[in-house]
Amino acid sequence: MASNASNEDHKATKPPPTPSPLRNSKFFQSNMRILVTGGAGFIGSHLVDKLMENEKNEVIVADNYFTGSKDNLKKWIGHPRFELIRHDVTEPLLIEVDQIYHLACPASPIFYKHNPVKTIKTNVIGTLNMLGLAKRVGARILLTSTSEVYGDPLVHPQPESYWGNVNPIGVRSCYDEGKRVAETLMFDYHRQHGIEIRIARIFNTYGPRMNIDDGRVVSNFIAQALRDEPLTVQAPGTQTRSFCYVSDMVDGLIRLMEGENTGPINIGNPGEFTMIELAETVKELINPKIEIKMVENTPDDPRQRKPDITNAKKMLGWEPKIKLSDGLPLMEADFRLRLGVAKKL
Ligand SMILES: NC(=O)c1ccc[n+]([C@@H]2O[C@H](COP(=O)([O-])OP(=O)(O)OC[C@H]3O[C@@H](n4cnc5c(N)ncnc54)[C@H](O)[C@@H]3O)[C@@H](O)[C@H]2O)c1
Ligand SMILES: O=C(O)[C@H]1O[C@H](OP(=O)(O)OP(=O)(O)OC[C@H]2O[C@@H](n3ccc(=O)[nH]c3=O)[C@H](O)[C@@H]2O)[C@H](O)[C@@H](O)[C@@H]1O
Repeated sequence: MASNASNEDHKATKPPPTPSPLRNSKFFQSNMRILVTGGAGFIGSHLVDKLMENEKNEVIVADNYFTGSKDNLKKWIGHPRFELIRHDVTEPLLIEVDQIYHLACPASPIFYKHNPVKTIKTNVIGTLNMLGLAKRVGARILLTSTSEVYGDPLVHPQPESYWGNVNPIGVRSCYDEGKRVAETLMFDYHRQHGIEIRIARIFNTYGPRMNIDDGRVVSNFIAQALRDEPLTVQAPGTQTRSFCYVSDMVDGLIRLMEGENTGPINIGNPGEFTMIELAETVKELINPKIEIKMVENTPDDPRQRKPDITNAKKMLGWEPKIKLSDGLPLMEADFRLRLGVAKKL
């Protein structure tokens, strides 16, 4: 598998840079100072919640609020171990940290296609800046890459060793090619400068706190069902995705950061559903009277997607615990609260 190979074949040619003096400091000895870029977003804010549970962690979030919001972090604002910085990762950031979880990037296709040049700058210049920071202070850095690096995959399910089938000039390229370059940069900094890197290839993740009008399929269907609007299945509806609940994802990311493997490692739930099946499930759960409407799809939509998580099981001792049928009601409850739609008894 590529992940095995990654650690062996991509050995750094230089020893890692000396870690930040912070690690040896008398006062901060027991503390890990952690930067989460994109920490005001969906996955980032759940990750922050988990990291803040550990009293030895100090957490700094850097976010430009393009798709995230301060609201997602409101319970931490003012906490002595927490700091929030309005910052765009396409600009350099000069701070002292021990670990960097680099999530900053719009993730929903409607948002990443909105300003594609900015998306590619975020992926390339943003990752370069965070690697520069990691190099300067000797921090370990984890990149949240994506299953979109496999493009419209011709191998199913997708192992990390699969190089993908990606359109380099399509409307999704700013995101999938952007993440591929970000992965390349991570490995080049690792080999050339000895930076400690981790790469997670995340597969579709869902859960509370997703933007209600985020445009991704699970949030769309739940919001539509609660608003008594038809569920919009994009044609043909037989395309598949594998949905991972956000707490499982956060657990996988922290294990990867704390472990010894660089990755890339797939983190996702292998349960695979067609979009028609997903619509039927949401309909059944929330509103059996709702209509399911077939609408036009967007270019280059991957036709199938399912992670091979053999490596995550073996190397991280990780596998998802929450089935889609258990995760959807948790997300429904959150959306009901935010939309002010009570459950009919
Ligand atoms: N959710 C998924 O299904 C999924 C799947 C694969 C990969 N990922 C990756 O995980 C990460 C988080 O995804 P998410 O679902 O939480 O998305 P999200 O859109 O909710 O969060 C992204 C965050 O990054 C911030 N951001 C965007 N551009 C920025 C910039 N230039 N500078 C600083 N901050 C910036 C946004 O404001 C937001 O808070 C992304 O890197 C995404 O590519 C997510
Ligand atoms: O997991 C991943 O790697 C990637 O998955 C998603 O990209 P995508 O799978 O295209 O996400 P959605 O927009 O949720 O679409 C999933 C499927 O649902 C369909 N869809 C979407 C919206 C809708 O209303 N109806 C509908 O049928 C789409 O055509 C697509 O086939 C994320 O948005 C990316 O950030 C992420 O990197």
